[in-house]
Amino acid sequence: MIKVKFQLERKGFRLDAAFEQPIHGVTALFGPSGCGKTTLLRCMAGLEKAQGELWLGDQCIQQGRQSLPVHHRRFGYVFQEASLFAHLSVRNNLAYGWSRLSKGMPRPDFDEMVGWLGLEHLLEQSASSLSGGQRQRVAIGRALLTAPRLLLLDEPLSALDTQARREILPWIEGLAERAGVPVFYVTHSPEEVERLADRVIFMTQGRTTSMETLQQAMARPDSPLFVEQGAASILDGRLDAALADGRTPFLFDEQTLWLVNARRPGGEGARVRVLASDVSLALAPVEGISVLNQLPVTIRMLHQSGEGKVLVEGKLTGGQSLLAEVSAWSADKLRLHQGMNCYALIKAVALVN
Ligand SMILES: Nc1ncnc2c1ncn2[C@@H]1O[C@H](COP(=O)(O)OP(=O)(O)OP(=O)(O)O)[C@@H](O)[C@H]1O
Repeated sequence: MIKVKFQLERKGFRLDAAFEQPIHGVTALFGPSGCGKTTLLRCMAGLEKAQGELWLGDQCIQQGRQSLPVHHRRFGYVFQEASLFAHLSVRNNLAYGWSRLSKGMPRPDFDEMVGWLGLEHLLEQSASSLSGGQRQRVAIGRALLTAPRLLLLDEPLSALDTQARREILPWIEGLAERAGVPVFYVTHSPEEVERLADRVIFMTQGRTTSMETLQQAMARPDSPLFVEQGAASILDGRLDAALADGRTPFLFDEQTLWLVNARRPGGEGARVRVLASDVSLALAPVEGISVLNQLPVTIRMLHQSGEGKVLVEGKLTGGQSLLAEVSAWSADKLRLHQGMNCYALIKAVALVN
């Protein structure tokens, strides 16, 4: 477990953060600009002096007057804009912390990391010649090569254009799993949270307001993740090979969702996103319609979502949540109610990783 409790006062800003959670996978710190995400991350790294405590398992990193100095915490930190040594080659940037690891410390495999980050062909180039996306890959590689116990990523994609983001996202996915390092990932992009995170810590005005699994955060209609793009659900499963007709089966809880144009090889650990506005409900399976996917669902709860709309929170066979947005008129006509079994007609499914 990781236990965090920090208070810090600045003129016009107060940080009051507390959470305790398992220490594995990717945890997103999500909240609007200025709510204190970077400050919290810097407190964890020991770069800001805050009151409070930080425990990693049974090891005390900070409590009372006791505080491990930054370099003894063994946390990797990647900033919004990669701060590489411009005069050094990519190889020397990567090797900087790695070659200084003390004897007896676990030493990540240099060549494996380089291969995994796809940096082989860049090793002898100067860091100043790299694109933004390449720089961030080197910065992440450099941090991971110091065998950190935690990797702190502060909006690593925010300074990149769409193309560079597309290029780097696949490397960030599965980072925690492959490198065996838990990640804290600061972002204000719901898309990045949905794509990368296992857990989300929500922040507003300096306070951590809740800590939820991604599934929990996506299952509640008032989720802060939905403010801009509307309600959506994330389903975890695996992709099978695409069929000749262009459809790709996404398998989850012994059911199949059909995807069209899924440009990714099949495999475990896939995630799809379904917008609530792309889901309709029917009382029985419907024949003769173009919708590819129809899945049985049990209604857990109905929420009035304003403007004559009702957000229906459903449970799929196997327990994963699915949100559907229907008109209040339809909800009334179909007599939708808690515990009712019906069918979700899913118009479009987007593969997020
Ligand atoms: N070095 C500093 N000195 C004084 N105030 C600061 C400093 N850095 C940040 N602040 C203030 O502290 C508050 C929290 O800032 P912080 O950068 O942690 O927020 P954030 O959620 O990471 O924002 P963003 O998403 O825009 O990066 C803000 O009011 C900010 O103006």
